[in-house]
Amino acid sequence: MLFHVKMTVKLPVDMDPAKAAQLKADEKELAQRLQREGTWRHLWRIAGHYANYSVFDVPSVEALHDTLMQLPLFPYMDIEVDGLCRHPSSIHSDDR
Ligand SMILES: O=C(O)C[C@H]1C=CC(=O)O1
Repeated sequence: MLFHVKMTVKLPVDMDPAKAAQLKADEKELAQRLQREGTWRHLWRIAGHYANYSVFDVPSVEALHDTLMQLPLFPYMDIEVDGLCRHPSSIHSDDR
């Protein structure tokens, strides 16, 4: 199942810079592992914002929820999710 996810990061302005740097490093490591595994299909920065548009490929809504909750930055993100299904005019027959 494919999901379009918008993540907006809102770190507290008074967060210890070392803690923020560690959270971002941990997030990057997991994000890159999930991309290599095919779970996190797309990751795009939204220009001008500390936010991203992503596409996740997971077996269920529960799996998406579990994946998002394990992200180190999860407590500091607003997350919006839209389920995706195949468009009848799409030429990409492998998208599902
Ligand atoms: O920077 C972000 O958009 C938040 C998050 C998503 C991947 C990552 O490394 O950090």
